[in-house]
Amino acid sequence: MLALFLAVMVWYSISREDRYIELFYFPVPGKKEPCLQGEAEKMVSKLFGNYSREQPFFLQLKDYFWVKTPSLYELPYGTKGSEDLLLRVLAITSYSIPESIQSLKCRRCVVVGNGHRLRNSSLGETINKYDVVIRLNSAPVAGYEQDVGSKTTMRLFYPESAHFNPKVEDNPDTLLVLVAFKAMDFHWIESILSDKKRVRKGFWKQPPLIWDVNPKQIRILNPFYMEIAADKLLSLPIHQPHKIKQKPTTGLLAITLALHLCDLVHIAGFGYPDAHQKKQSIHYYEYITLKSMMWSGHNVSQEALAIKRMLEIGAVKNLTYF
Ligand SMILES: CC(=O)N[C@H]1[C@H]([C@H](O)[C@H](O)CO)O[C@](OP(=O)(O)OC[C@H]2O[C@@H](n3ccc(N)nc3=O)[C@H](O)[C@@H]2O)(C(=O)O)C[C@@H]1O
Ligand SMILES: CO[C@@H]1[C@H](O)[C@@H](O)[C@H](O[C@H]2[C@H](O)[C@@H](NC(C)=O)[C@H](OCc3ccccc3)O[C@@H]2CO)O[C@@H]1CO
Repeated sequence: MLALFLAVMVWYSISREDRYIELFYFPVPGKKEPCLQGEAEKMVSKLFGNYSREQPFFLQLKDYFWVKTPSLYELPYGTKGSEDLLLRVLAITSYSIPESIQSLKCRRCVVVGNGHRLRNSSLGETINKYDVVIRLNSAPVAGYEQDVGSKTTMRLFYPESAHFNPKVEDNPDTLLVLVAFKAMDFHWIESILSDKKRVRKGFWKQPPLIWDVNPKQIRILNPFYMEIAADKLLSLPIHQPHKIKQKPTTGLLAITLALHLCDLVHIAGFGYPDAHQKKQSIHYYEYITLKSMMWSGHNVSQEALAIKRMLEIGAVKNLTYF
């Protein structure tokens, strides 16, 4: 009996260990990751199916000048109904991908989630070594460099999540990528960049009214990536009559974008506490619990399954545990 019990224990720990290795990745310190061109793209068809890859990452003025193919959906999954506003925004922002990224033969990217798992991770140096570091919302780097690094190639945000002091948390060449959820989000960026009268109503949280950024840094994310994250990764209905509309988290959206932009995609700082861990902080930089997400319209269990699937098929690798 004892022998049988021991055999089962050994088998169990080996099978757990396999799973653990699959879901957790240790980069070799000081070494750049081996990068295989086109690797992520192969995974993209596995995860998202087949569709035209002609989609730009950022919205461009030329596509709204003579609206050739009008968008099928309204924000956040398309731009239907927001074209005139967008035209004004795109006239004062840019859409290009910096030459430093464009020219890379193989793009190694890391998406840094805001999760508490980054605290005391000492991953800062590792994160800084990637060609493209994608950060989210108002996640700070100042004072957290040891754990999260200091390089920020791109930061995805919406007005309510914009850092009030972007110059402190970003690099001078960081791309500030606006993810629009509603027409007011375009109004906000227009009023900031053109110094027009600020509108305070229509936001669920007060966004900055003065925002010290260079318009050249601003990009508008193509809502196509939100649509495929919602549809293909979470099977969410695009048209939702409910009061609280379900939508992907900014982190899942960023992973979706990275899988299209990069050849290698690693993630860090993803994963929420279990529902019973009511007092566990969710962020690495502030004490805030799962309760704060009650009205967020995110299904974190469904997202965890989507991320696990990506880890299992090797589409992404995880620098923190999951
Ligand atoms: C109260 C509230 O609305 N919180 C939302 C906040 C909030 O709006 C901003 O932080 C404001 O700066 O934003 C969100 O996300 P948040 O800013 O918390 O985190 C960014 C992304 O990191 C991943 N994450 C975060 C914490 C954690 N424990 N595990 C994780 O995997 C998620 O993928 C997440 O998207 C958001 O935009 O998605 C989702 C959160 O629900
Ligand atoms: C990626 O989504 C962002 C963030 O993670 C979400 O938490 C946030 O959700 C807010 C939601 O967008 C707001 N809805 C509208 C229509 O503005 C909602 O507003 C209050 C509310 C509450 C309950 C029922 C209806 C409306 O507030 C949510 C935050 O509590 O959206 C972010 C993108 O804007």
